[in-house]
Amino acid sequence: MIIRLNDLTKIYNSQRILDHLNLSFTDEAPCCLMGPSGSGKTTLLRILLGLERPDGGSYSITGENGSDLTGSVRFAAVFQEDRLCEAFTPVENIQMVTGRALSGERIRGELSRLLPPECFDRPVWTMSGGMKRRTAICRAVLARSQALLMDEPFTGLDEYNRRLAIRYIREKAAGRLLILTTHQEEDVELIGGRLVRL
Ligand SMILES: Nc1ncnc2c1ncn2[C@@H]1O[C@H](COP(=O)(O)OP(=O)(O)OP(=O)(O)O)[C@@H](O)[C@H]1O
Repeated sequence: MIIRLNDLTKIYNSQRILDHLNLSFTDEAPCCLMGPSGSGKTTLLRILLGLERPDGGSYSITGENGSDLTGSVRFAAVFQEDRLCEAFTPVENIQMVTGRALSGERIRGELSRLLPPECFDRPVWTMSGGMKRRTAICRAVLARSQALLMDEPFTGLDEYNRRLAIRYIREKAAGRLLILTTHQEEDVELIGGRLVRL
């Protein structure tokens, strides 16, 4: 799968945030999107998710056999905010996106890659910021999707957990298109990715 941006432009308050952007993202390796704060990384991900409309240009998504997949690709995302249901447990938050596709046992097995078992069944509001972040990552990778968009997924993670999360994402995103924004160049190598600068 390949996502191509064709002169993609986004304007907020007469300011050109994305200005005739031409880039491509493939599923051959994770794409690490880097750029200064305010350069439009989140805006670009929101456009791909259909949450914003471009003011100019377009993007297309093409499948392996050349088929046009624009508009029909299933995305999963980690937003800058965790967007978890705070009154529910990590297991329940994940069940909300997986439905019956995964058993509780399987979800617990996946969570144990990133979190200690004592957090699995307590409300998210009782958890630390880093624990919430890891739950949001786990939820995104377990949702049925062909493409994963992650906006600064490692925010709030200590070094040990950041490396754990990178290894987990790298493994789980295999075969899917992954675009991940980061401010740390080191992440590109750790995740085995391709650096794309905005
Ligand atoms: N809904 C909006 N209305 C007006 N301006 C917006 C809106 N969303 C984003 N912007 C502006 O667009 C610019 C790009 O924002 P964006 O969040 O895409 O940057 P970013 O590269 O993700 O930054 P960071 O690395 O700090 O997360 C910023 O100047 C921001 O203020």
